[in-house]
Amino acid sequence: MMIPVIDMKKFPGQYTEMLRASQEWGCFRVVNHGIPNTLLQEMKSVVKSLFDLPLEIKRRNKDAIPGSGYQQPNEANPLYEALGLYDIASSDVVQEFCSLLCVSTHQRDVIGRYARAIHGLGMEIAGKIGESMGLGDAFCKGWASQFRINKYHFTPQSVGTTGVQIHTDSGFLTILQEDENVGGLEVMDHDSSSFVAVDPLPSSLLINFGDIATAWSNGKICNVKHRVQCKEETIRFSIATFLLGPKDDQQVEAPSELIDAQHPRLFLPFTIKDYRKLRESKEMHAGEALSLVRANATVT
Ligand SMILES: O=C(O)CCC(=O)C(=O)O
Ligand SMILES: [Fe+2]
Repeated sequence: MMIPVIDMKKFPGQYTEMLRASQEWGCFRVVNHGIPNTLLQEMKSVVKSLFDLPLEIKRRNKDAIPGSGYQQPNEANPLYEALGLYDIASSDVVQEFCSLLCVSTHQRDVIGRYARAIHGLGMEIAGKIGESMGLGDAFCKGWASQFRINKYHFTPQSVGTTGVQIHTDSGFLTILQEDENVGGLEVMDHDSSSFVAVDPLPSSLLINFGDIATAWSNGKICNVKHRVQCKEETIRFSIATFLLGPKDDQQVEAPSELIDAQHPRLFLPFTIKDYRKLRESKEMHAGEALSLVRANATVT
């Protein structure tokens, strides 16, 4: 079984397939997405070198929102290391990240170009999802993107274990540039609840929908469950951009066009910040926290 592939050059012809994929799978691959393969490769090599920086430099990458900064391998998660920033839509934030890590002029240039291109692609895909539902593409204007680069140090002992536990992403959509050489990512097939391996497809990008997409779409879009399995003793890199949703005090709320007598409002309005807090405090990382913001639920 293969996850759907959406050709970004073939719109409007792909709207139906894009909507179907977001509802049935909660994920799809995009090809012809407009980000040159050279930029993907340049970014990948910059990412590798950032992890080679001395620990005291990496530690300068502090959290702007919980979990957005440097994550050092620790006892609970000895194989995993991450750097990141919030918000990739702000060139000032991107520049500050580069300055803190003392990157070279070339690396700064690559990170800046990647940031603009990947945030732009996230907005374009979100806009097309809106279009595919007849809502236009303006609803996601001003949304923020969190950015995270991941390094997995898979050891002989970790082969056969899970590198990233089963979870959904909390935001609206995630663009994942996977390791083109090392597989291991698996998504859950909604119908059978079985995991399907997502093998890397060079120069494509993977789109995953998260909890906010489910709430915003009044339950139409599937928040895909996924995990990373360790298949071999190796180093694996991935680059994730999370288009989160409305900023600050703005609330996540399904547009009125999606609500009618047959489709009553399923979720209470909530802010991203409150929702993320709820997910963390209840340790509900696989979409369960949505049940706590159901219109008919009482949050305890
Ligand atoms: O590393 C990957 O391929 C997936 C990472 C992931 O699911 C995440 O960062 O949310
Ligand atoms: Fe994820």
